[in-house]
Amino acid sequence: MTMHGLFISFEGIDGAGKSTHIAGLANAFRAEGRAVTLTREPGGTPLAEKLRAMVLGDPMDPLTEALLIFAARRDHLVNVIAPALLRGDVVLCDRFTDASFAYQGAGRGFDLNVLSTLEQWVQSDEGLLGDPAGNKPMRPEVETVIEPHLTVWFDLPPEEAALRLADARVPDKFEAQPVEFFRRVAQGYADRQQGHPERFARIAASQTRENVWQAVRQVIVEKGWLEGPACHE
Ligand SMILES: Nc1ncnc2c1ncn2[C@@H]1O[C@H](COP(=O)(O)OP(=O)(O)OP(=O)(O)O)[C@@H](O)[C@H]1O
Ligand SMILES: Cc1cn([C@H]2C[C@H](O)[C@@H](COP(=O)(O)O)O2)c(=O)[nH]c1=O
Repeated sequence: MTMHGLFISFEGIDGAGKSTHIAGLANAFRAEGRAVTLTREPGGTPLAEKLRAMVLGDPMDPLTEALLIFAARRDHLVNVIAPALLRGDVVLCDRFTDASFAYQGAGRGFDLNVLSTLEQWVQSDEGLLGDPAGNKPMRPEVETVIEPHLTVWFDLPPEEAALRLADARVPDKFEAQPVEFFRRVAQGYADRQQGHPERFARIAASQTRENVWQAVRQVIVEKGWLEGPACHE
C-alpha cells in the first residue's frame, strides 16, 4: 500500500500570515473534489493537543521541549497524517518539522544533530503503513522518512510580524519572545530552505493579503495540484 495523498506544510514565524490562507486553500482543493485533512502542529490529535498546551504554556528545558514536540508529532503522524495520506487526502498542516529546526534549533540553539535524529526516528514510516483494515503493518522494501511534498514558507521580517501580532491576542511562550529570537528563527527557516530547495516555496509575506493568496495559489497550480479559477472563500 502506498501513501498516494498530498502532504503540504505551512511555515513561518508567528504572525507571518499562514492561517489566513490555509483555510482558503482547503476550500480551493475541496472545490476540485479533493478530500482535505486540515491540521496543525504541535497538535492535531487529543494527545498532541495536550502536549501542545504544555509546550506553549509551561517553562521547560530545551531537550524536554524538543522531546514533547516530537512525541506529539509521532502521535499526529500515526493517527491523522499517515491515515489521511493512505486514503489519498490532501493534508494541509499548519507547521511541521521545519518549525522544530527553526524554533528549537535556530531560535533556542538546540543541537541540530539531535533534531535530525529525532526526525529520522519519529517520521519513519515503520508502523505507519497498515493494511486498509488497520491490522498487521505491511513493511515496504525500504524504510522511508515521511516529510511534506511541499512546504510553503511565509517569509516576513520579524519587526512586521510583531506589529501584526501586537494587541491581537495574549502571547504564548513563543510569541512573547523578543524580536532577536524571531530573527534567529527566520534565519533557521532560510537555512532549511537552502537544505531542501526542491521542497520549499518561499512566499514574500509582506505583500497584501490578496497578493499573498495569489502567490500561494500559483505555487500549487504550478505543481499541477490545483486547476480552477482563483477563489479564496
Ligand atoms: N498580508 C497581510 N497583511 C497585513 N496583515 C496580515 C496579512 N496576513 C495576515 N495578516 C494579519 O496578521 C495577523 C497574523 O496572521 P495569521 O494569524 O494568519 O498568522 P500566522 O502565521 O498563522 O500566525 P501564528 O503562527 O502565530 O498563528 C492577523 O491579525 C492577520 O489578520
Ligand atoms: C511545530 C512547532 C511549533 N513550534 C512553535 C511555533 C509557534 O510559536 C507555536 C505554535 O503556535 P501556532 O499559533 O499554531 O503557530 O509553536 C515550535 O517551537 N516547534 C515546532 O516544532
